[in-house]
Amino acid sequence: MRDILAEIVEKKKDIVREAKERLPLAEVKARLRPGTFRMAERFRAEPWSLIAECKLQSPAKGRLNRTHTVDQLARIYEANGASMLSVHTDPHFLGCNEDFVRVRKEVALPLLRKDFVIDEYQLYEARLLGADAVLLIARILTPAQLKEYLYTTWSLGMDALIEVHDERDMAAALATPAEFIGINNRNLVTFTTSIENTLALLPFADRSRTLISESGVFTHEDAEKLRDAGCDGILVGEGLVRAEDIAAQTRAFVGVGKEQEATA
Ligand SMILES: O=P(O)(O)OC[C@@H](O)[C@@H](O)c1c[nH]c2ccccc12
Repeated sequence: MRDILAEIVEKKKDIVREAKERLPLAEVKARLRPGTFRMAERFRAEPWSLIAECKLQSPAKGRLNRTHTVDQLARIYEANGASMLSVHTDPHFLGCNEDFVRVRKEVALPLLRKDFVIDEYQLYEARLLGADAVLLIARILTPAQLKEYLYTTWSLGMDALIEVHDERDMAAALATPAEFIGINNRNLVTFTTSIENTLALLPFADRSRTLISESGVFTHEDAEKLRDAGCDGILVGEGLVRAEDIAAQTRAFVGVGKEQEATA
């Protein structure tokens, strides 16, 4: 069976090697200014958060959106209440560093650099691009790396969303002091999604962390179900970029938090 994650990680090794040749770590460090933990600031201020993803393509489904550029998507998400944006910089998702910088210039929201981190260099690079947060995928890092990369991320004034897929990943995430844990509903080998994965893993989570359900959220009902189960937010890509009315769909996902405030 085609293992998409393994393919991406293999290619990533080359990408990181080339990036280091172009701009050595010492040079990146000399140029960057630390962030100010803007993800944490925003998320602590609201009971429910939508991370809206700028994603034009996926390796499993191909092109998802042909009508918008990433910066157009970013502006729509921002204008309709998203808490934060996730911007892909990996070529398998048609992402690139230039797009990230373009979005950075367009919007004021905190930005998550969505990439496959396998080397600490990428953390410094993320900050240089203007990222407020990075994704750390537990499955592709050792527990020791996960901890180390989390501390490096914090030392740069950025937050980390630690992505878990199963009980083992969850245990590795909980062994760190991570504030943000993302439960991915996507099977990382086949890339199929089911929000049941979040529901199955929530009992193993620590509710004092901020828990985000990632991937495969398509409807308002999906979002409500996740909220009612105890999630603090969702990360949505395809459910937004393929929506008939992206602005309305953004508002619908944001609104799930408002209903909660109203009944609280
Ligand atoms: O487009 P979706 O199903 O809403 O998913 C968004 C986001 O969770 C997804 O892009 C993602 C998060 N972590 C990943 C790891 C691998 C591939 C994809 C992902």
